[in-house]
Amino acid sequence: MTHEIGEPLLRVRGMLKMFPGLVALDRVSLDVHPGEIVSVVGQNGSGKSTLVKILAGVYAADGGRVELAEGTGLHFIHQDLALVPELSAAENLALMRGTGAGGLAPFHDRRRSARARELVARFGPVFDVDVPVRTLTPAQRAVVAISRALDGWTHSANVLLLDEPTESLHRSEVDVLFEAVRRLAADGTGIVFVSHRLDEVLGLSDRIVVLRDGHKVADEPAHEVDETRLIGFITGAEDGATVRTAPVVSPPEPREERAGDGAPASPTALSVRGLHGASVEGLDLDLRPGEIVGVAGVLGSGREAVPSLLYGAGEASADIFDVSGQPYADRSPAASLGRGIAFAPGDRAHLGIVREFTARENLTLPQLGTVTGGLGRILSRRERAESDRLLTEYDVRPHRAEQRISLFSGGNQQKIVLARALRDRPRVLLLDEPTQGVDVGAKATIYAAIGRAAADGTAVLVSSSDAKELLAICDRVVVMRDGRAAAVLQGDDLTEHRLIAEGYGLP
Ligand SMILES: Nc1ncnc2c1ncn2[C@@H]1O[C@H](COP(=O)(O)OP(=O)(O)OP(=O)(O)O)[C@@H](O)[C@H]1O
Repeated sequence: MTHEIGEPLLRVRGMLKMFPGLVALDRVSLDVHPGEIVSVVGQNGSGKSTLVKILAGVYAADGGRVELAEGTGLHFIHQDLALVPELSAAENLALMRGTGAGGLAPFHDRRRSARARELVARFGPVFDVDVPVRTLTPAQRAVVAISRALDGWTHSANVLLLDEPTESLHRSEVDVLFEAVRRLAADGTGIVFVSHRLDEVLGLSDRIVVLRDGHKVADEPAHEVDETRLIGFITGAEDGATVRTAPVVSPPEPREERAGDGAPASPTALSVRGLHGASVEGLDLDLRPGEIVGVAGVLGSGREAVPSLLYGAGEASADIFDVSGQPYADRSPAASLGRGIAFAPGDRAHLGIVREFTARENLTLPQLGTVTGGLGRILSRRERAESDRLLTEYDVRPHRAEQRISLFSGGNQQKIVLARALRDRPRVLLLDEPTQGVDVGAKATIYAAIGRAAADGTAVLVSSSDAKELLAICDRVVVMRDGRAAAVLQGDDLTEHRLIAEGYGLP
């Protein structure tokens, strides 16, 4: 369905944005009509976030203009949803209206709660708006974020921009979010949806805009685009341009089945009993060398806390915690590194990188603590060659080892964090959302690198909200619910349906 009726609500013309030595957006134009859902896709670093940031007023453009039809409001939902987890939906909504400050103390303000219920009701069944949003399902949180983005505005017309909002949502939660988005579109709101998830893009959009290296290379009705053609636009294969993706490596072959669960075929690389900490409430887990074990579960199930707790990065207790058969009591990130345990966090902005350091320094980071003397000692030719090799292997763009990491796009930062964790072939590799926000080419590279690490004997743990990812690379998957392992799936039981059903506790 296309809604190109009347004038566009949002008209972007000749948008130009330059960073030192780089044109992030090269005269990009874009229209969004009332009721139209326009997706913007492109590889890591293609300019999507730069476009959103200019529209949000975070960056000033170097050229071009943005026009909004009279009376149109522009609203944003960013990837992290920007909710305060300890506050309720009602309080989060009040904060945005500016009525929250000073008024937060009375937790149950009736009018505030009634208003919040009214707002969320526009998007489906009403839920408890007075409990902390961290206890809501991710889909309910997304509804709070949408309600907040649109609340308090008196515009006669609206455009809503969603910047990778589904990254940590399960399939069924994505459906709830999309239902809300479709309702808004049906009421005449223009939607801009930025995402790496091509199946979602193809399922949701009326029109698809593709950016490549800062250029708009396609702007097509969605019904004229299939996945192959879309990947062609994204990578450059469609119009004969040089394909500059990472060498596309197929995901590892389906992994051969191991000995039945509970029968330790080989000594464990890591063994834990009764792990407690954060949202984990008593987890037993064995990781054997060469094995890739997935951890699934909805947000809040404990899934997201498992890798960091095993790494010693949070307060945790355990009845037994052994690494290669040896008790490991005084756990800390530094001690874990010393024992050959590596960790690539999902929240790279806070945990994975040192923002002030260059890409090269971040790639060599784990070793920094052990080197005495100044940075000069580390700047050996070998280190430079090594970081160059990793930037090429993981297709980090731009290929600038000496650029501050914070100036790379999100997906490219993620590639650097992964490259670092995988570089030293650790004994145990703990990964949280390893391909979140990463483009199609790099995903294949990362899966191949994980497969190689396992083939070399590394025990790998992958916590992920992406069921397809777990199915593609894992030998078995632990499904978390309420802080515990609700099920362990392997062999024929390891299906997308079972993963989701166990995650929700459905029959
Ligand atoms: N503040 C900055 N200074 C210098 N370069 C920047 C800055 N912000 C972004 N860039 C560069 O501009 C280009 C576009 O980045 P942008 O974040 O828009 O990409 P993206 O398409 O959103 O990527 P991703 O999918 O990884 O989020 C990248 O090469 C990035 O390194």
